Amino acid sequence: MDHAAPQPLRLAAPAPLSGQVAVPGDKSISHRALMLSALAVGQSRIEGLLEGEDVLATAAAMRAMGATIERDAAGVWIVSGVGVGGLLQPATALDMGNSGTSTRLLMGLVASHAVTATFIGDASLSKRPMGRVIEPLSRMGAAFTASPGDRLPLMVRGLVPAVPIQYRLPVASAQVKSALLLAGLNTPGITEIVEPVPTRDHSERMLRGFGADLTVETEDAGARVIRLTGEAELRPQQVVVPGDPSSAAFPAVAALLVPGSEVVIENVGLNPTRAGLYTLLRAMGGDIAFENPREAGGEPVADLRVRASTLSGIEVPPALAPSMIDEFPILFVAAALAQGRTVARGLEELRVKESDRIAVMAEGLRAIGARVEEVEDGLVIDGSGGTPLAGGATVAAHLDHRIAMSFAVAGLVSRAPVTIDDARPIATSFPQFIGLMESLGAERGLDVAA
Ligand SMILES: O=C(O)C1=C[C@@H](OP(=O)(O)O)[C@@H](O)[C@H](O)C1
Ligand SMILES: C=C(OP(=O)(O)O)C(=O)O
Repeated sequence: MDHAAPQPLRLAAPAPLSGQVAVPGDKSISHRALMLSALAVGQSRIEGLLEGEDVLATAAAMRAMGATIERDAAGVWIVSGVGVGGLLQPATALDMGNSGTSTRLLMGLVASHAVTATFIGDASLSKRPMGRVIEPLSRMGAAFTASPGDRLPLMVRGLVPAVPIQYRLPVASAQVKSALLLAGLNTPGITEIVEPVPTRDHSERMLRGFGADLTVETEDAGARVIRLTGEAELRPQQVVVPGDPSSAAFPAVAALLVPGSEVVIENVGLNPTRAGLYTLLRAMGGDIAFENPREAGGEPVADLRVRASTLSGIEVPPALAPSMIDEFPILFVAAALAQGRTVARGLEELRVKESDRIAVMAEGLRAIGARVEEVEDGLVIDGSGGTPLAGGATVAAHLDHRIAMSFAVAGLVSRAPVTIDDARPIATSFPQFIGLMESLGAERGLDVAA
């Protein structure tokens, strides 16, 4: 993070939100675009890359392992790759900052290269479990020395040639799936991954786009079987990154909640493995129109027109959870203002994100006057029926960008201000968040340093 001191934040909505905005590039797709470009033979161009701290950590790591990565203009990056198998030994530890995606995917890449790399990260990342990738990557032949609990700092020694495996994912995790696919790229033979519950499929789409031999078969029970032929040669590409639906979720929910608002968010990625929140908000009564549906960079996109709506509580269908896994914090804010009860369960994974998002959201929402019951695997929320929350509290973000942005939105619909103790983590995924909200009519609390 750029600033040494915490940066408190308060937002208020003195009037309805209105205007047309664009959110930055998709974080998941940006990480993958940099990694695959760095492994292609020749020069790739990426347009719309997210220039957030998490993605910059991936860029720095790929540079440290030999790729040439340069910024040409805002969001436009040029990458000269080293070829699959061509990663070099990094001179120093790879600092992953706050980014779980960078860490787990790069552990996969290193696992099948002649590279030994040490991964370090911030206090949040250093608490997150890495055993889920260490276990299958060890089966492929990589060697690990990790901190207690399979956490960072950790060291990976790759094996060449690595051993192809068949692996059934024990947790619904696109990061684990992607780590194994990336390891499989430089592994002879076929790496096979069975995914009982489908998760975001950006890796599969982009690997194909870069010329890898990858097939996906859907079994009767809905499980996906992904097979990647290794020792692949990737061809450089022109990648166009769509706007991030996970970032768009914050202004979208803000527009639903602040009475009288109408907002257009342009160019939002709506890959079905990512768009669960929008399906759910519409089922709750949210007025969200998908305008100008089209394709960008092999992904479906549309402009979202969002109008303030009366929302009803809902039981979140478990099948939707993987397609909105990062959107639960902001959904909980929407639920706190809805009419009736929202039940969101089966969400154990939320406890191992940048913070324990179940506990932290329960505590923060209660502190600002919402009625919330925390259960082991989720939250039960009794909404206010549109009545503003009390507010008047300081909420700890726990180094979690999505917690910080969720409570900033909650502050727009609270009677007394909601203060976020530290907004710096927002820069990991959505550096323009505050400016974008201001352009829609939100105002920063006057007594909080800019
Ligand atoms: O693959 C990815 O880009 C991501 C996968 C998800 O994590 P898990 O794989 O841990 O569910 C998600 O929460 C994260 O923000 C990004
Ligand atoms: C969980 C997230 O990211 P990561 O796992 O990459 O830290 C997120 O962005 O909400």
